[in-house]
Amino acid sequence: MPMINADGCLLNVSVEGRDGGPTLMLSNSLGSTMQMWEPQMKALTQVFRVIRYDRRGHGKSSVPPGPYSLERFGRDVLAILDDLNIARTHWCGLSMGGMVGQWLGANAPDRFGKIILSNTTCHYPDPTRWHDRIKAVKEGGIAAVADTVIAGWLTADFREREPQIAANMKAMMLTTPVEGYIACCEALSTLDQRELLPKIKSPTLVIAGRHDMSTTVADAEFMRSRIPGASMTLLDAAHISNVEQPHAFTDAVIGFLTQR
Ligand SMILES: O=C(O)CC1=CCC(=O)O1
Repeated sequence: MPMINADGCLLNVSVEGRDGGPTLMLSNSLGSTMQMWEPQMKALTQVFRVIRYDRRGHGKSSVPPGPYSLERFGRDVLAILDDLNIARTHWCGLSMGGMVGQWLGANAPDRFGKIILSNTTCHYPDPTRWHDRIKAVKEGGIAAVADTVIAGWLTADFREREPQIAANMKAMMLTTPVEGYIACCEALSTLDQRELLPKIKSPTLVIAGRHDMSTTVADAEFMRSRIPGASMTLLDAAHISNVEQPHAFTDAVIGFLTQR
């Protein structure tokens, strides 16, 4: 796996899949790594050359001092594409990955074919939840918030049905460096990309989880209504819908990206 330098930050990047196929870049959520895309990888790599990476402050990427910003996250992605000599790619980002996708769609339109924004929002009107989370993590580490966050990631039904998957997701979250997690929460506390949405000209699919309390169906509907020509798919899932509904999620992604 290459480590790619983005303005001094080493980003852990993986490239797999069909040589010569269309390129698809996947972008993870807060507190996860590129591993979150495992349920999709077998199917996606048969169609696409798939690029995954760990966002700065996460996984095996380095953890420069924060706070970070959506622009910084977007420029990290452009550094990866430049390093790999990739002129244009499709994009699928979940939660923070979808926020980065909004920034890229508006600020680097020539680099993106189709864009998928899953379980995400463009704006947090009240930063309190992020201030509270930062305080809790500073005092008690990621473990202090892990169970609450997991309850938002996956429905209670799913956690009961698939306890091992829920445990794996929690274990992944607990590996997140505290400084990286906090620096990302700081970026989220000021998130307001409402004015970027009409600037996104790529064909865009918004995916929402019917039971997602973190980034709601109303948040998704707002984005769909502001992005020219965007469509929306609703899944029977909470926040991490690609894990809770792996087949429906994968079908939605491949269906949208391969339709003419
Ligand atoms: O961590 C959460 O509670 C949900 C979330 C918001 C942005 C993100 O990436 O995950």
